Amino acid sequence: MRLLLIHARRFSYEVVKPAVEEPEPLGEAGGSGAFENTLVVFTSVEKGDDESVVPGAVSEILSVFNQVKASSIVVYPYAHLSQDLAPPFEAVKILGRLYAALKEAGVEAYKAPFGWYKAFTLECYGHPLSELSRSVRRSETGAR
Ligand SMILES: C[C@@H](O)[C@H](N)C(=O)N[C@H]1[C@@H](O)[C@H](n2cnc3c(N)ncnc32)O[C@@H]1CO
Repeated sequence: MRLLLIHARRFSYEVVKPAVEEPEPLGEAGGSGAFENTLVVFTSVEKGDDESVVPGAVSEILSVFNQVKASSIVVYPYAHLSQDLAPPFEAVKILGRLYAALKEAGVEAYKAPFGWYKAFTLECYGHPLSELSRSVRRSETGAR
């Protein structure tokens, strides 16, 4: 799993059109979202990733979230951080688990809809921790 973490003064997105056969239904957010002082987590699920990547990803994300003192997290499905992407039906499952685990951790977390071309506006703070990338591997033992 590849993560690009951007601490944004402002971030907003809007779906444009489906990008896969079965895009994720647009929830109550209605296909758009706008956030302030948020940690945007652009996330590519890679071939071979399974649920065991989630705990490592959560700990990386929460460590940055607490350091930059963001007020929320947006999990943003993003198919451009790896040459070795997992297929959509696997990726959507793991992204859903990541989102659920962040909410279970008690932070204000949101998720952009999966499987859509989206327009977005991103205003990065530009401080030293406002642009970070992480790579998370599945745990060999498969431990959760
Ligand atoms: C396109 C660009 O504007 C938009 N932002 C986009 O990337 N859309 C992606 C993800 O939402 C999702 N998707 C498919 N496979 C994956 C994967 N392995 N990991 C994460 N997301 C995936 O399906 C869309 C098409 O690849």
